Amino acid sequence: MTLRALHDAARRTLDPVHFDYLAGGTGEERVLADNERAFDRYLLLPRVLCGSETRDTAVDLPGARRTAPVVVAPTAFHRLMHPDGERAAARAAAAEGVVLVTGTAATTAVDGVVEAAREADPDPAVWFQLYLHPRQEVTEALVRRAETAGCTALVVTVDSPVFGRHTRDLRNGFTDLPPGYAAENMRDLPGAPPGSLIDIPMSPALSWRDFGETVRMTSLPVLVKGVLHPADARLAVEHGAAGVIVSNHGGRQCDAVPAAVDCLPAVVGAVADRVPVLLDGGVRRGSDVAVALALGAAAVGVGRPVVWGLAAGGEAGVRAVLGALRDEYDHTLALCGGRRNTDLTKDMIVRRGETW
Ligand SMILES: Cc1cc2nc3c(=O)[nH]c(=O)nc-3n(C[C@H](O)[C@H](O)[C@H](O)COP(=O)(O)O)c2cc1C
Ligand SMILES: O=C(O)C(=O)c1ccccc1
Repeated sequence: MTLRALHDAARRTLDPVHFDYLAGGTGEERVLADNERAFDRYLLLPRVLCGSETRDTAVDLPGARRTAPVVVAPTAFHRLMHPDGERAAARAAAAEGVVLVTGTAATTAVDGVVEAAREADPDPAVWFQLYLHPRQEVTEALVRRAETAGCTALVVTVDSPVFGRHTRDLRNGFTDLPPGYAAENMRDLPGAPPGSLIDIPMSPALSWRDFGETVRMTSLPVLVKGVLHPADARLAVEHGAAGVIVSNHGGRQCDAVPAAVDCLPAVVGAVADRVPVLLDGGVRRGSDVAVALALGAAAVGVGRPVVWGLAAGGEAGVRAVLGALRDEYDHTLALCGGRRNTDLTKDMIVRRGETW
């Protein structure tokens, strides 16, 4: 099954309101469209007669040595998309040997997600995406929950000082989880009413000091997700980040920012000599993975396509998405004369229409 076919199957399967939640962006959805389109402007310049019969696509990431430079980006509310929800995605990612990032807004608690991943791989890599809570004791309770569950890294999302205004959700009146579903990680936290979207408060008053305090409250590596400005990438490293994820939240926060891949080179230039730089937003083909790696990313995150697979076919559907991306990436690496990820280098990138 191609990713396009899985997308179409997800659209046929899902309640249209839930499909809109998954597919949509903010504003006029300019950034949403640009994230994908931007990849068309980067072309690969293959090297020849330097490959090998087999390729090694393994990658070392914080708290994880994995088989492919692909990470399942955190996406909320999986049980709305398929009855097996986060557990199916976790089993699939573990079986494919890639990192899964489960989030604060998951509809399955983090211990259940790690338990499901262990069904496929006794030593999986599950990272926990954290929205810093304005009350530090709530943040700390979430961190302990992730540690106890067995997560191997934390991912602090910093591009959401306020909720994104998702245009389709506002039109559809989809502003919270329906009855019967909850943000399960928010249950039984100090002074917190459980489970609804408003229990995941965001705050524009959070600062790098709050981030630094989060780094100090755990021995897990902590990545920062949602950096576009190279100065913020430097601040992240200065405050103890173990990695930086270049992301505009899949076009769901500010509708006037650059495509994620266009922000990658400057962030790589600022910090990639110190910490791994990851990218998410618009990755839809194996060649997109190759372009991001050639531009200096250690790995890429994939958001919506994983959920297309989940909605279309549960665990098998997610495996189909991850397997297709891995296979296409390996094929592209071979076509570019590469043996391993680091053989993709910046001199192998040209911009469409530009010569040198
Ligand atoms: C339905 C949906 C829910 C998301 N939920 C979260 C979330 O809870 N936390 C977070 O940090 N990012 C969240 N994201 C952003 C993704 O982690 C990622 O940045 C984005 O989807 C990447 O773009 P892509 O969908 O083009 O691959 C969400 C994205 C989508 C589409
Ligand atoms: O939908 C999103 O993009 C998202 O990040 C989110 C945040 C909090 C609750 C639910 C989803």
